[in-house]
Amino acid sequence: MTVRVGVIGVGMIGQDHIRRLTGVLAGARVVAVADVDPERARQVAGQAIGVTVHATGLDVIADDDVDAVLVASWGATHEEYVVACIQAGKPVFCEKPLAPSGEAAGRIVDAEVAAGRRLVQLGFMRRYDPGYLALREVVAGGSIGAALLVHCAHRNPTVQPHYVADMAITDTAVHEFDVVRWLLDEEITAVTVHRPRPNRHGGDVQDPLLLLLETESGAFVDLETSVNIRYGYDIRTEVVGEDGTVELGPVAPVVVRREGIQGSPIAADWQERFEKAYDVELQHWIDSVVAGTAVGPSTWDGYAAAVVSDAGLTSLHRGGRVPVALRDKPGLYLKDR
Ligand SMILES: NC(=O)c1ccc[n+]([C@@H]2O[C@H](COP(=O)([O-])OP(=O)(O)OC[C@H]3O[C@@H](n4cnc5c(N)ncnc54)[C@H](O)[C@@H]3O)[C@@H](O)[C@H]2O)c1
Ligand SMILES: O[C@H]1[C@H](O)[C@@H](O)[C@H](O)[C@@H](O)[C@H]1O
Repeated sequence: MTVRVGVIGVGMIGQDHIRRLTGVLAGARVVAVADVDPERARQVAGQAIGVTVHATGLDVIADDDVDAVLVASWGATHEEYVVACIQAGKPVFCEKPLAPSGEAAGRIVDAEVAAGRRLVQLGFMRRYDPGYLALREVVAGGSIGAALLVHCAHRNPTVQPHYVADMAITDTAVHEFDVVRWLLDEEITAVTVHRPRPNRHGGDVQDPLLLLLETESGAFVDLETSVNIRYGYDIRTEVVGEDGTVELGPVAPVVVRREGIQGSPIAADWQERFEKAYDVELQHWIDSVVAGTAVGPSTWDGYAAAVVSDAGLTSLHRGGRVPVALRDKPGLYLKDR
């Protein structure tokens, strides 16, 4: 079976996913697209044969020729599309964040629980990155003892013009909210956000931020978000246990020495840093659509991360330590992790 995919939102990552669905992965074909920028949708569709351009994302979902939907529009628009896919019974891959607030994400949980089956895979691609997978294996294996601390840095060279202040939490730090839950296999219980001296490149975006997360077991996580760091795209995670530590290794396969300097290349952007992870996550999605069972990061994971984002935004704007309160986990998600 070839899965016929409709794509909603054909900006940077939408186009990147179309490229991999079309030329890199097996078992899928892009048959329809839509974007609020119709000219962009036409241009993207024009690069392939047999791709229908729809006026709206909802038209993509309603298209009988579309078996499954990939949502890559801005975060605040995801809820409408993901809920429509669930109600239409169509599998959906939704880019992170599931939604920018816990309330909106909770409505998606409600829709999926009402449908009685998982239809959503969320784009928390770090769970497919070989480095993060190896990190998790060491933590779960117990050789470094119980995790006590996690040190994280999430650095972007620059961000897009539509990136507004709150997105440092809802769009950037949200990756760590998910990856910490997944690495330590426990929920985040409180967030405190500190605002260091601002980067002169930051404009209206308070940058950098320093977040302190607390988890159920009492582990502490410090997270730096820097989204104007200029020098490259740099993602760091180190887990400190009772008997040792484990951290992501260098990404570059080589070290170069010349003109008195030793160094290795740094990824330019998220596409380069996580290319392999995006390939694996999307192949996983296609295979799951064929198998008829959604797998991978779930609506619940998106909801949990969104509730942590809520706490982070409250702390960013009002200051102080903000507890995270999740609702009870529905039975639909109990066997995930
Ligand atoms: N997993 C990752 O590492 C990763 C990387 C990049 C982006 N993302 C996520 O993907 C999403 C898109 O990000 P991007 O960087 O591609 O942004 P982008 O601005 O390059 O592209 C978004 C596209 O969606 C379109 N759009 C906006 N609202 C729409 C709507 N209501 N209906 C249809 N189209 C709409 C825009 O016109 C634009 O073409 C965001 O949620 C972002 O967080 C995830
Ligand atoms: O949408 C992007 C993407 O999720 C990247 O992985 C992240 O590093 C950026 O901060 C974010 O803006």
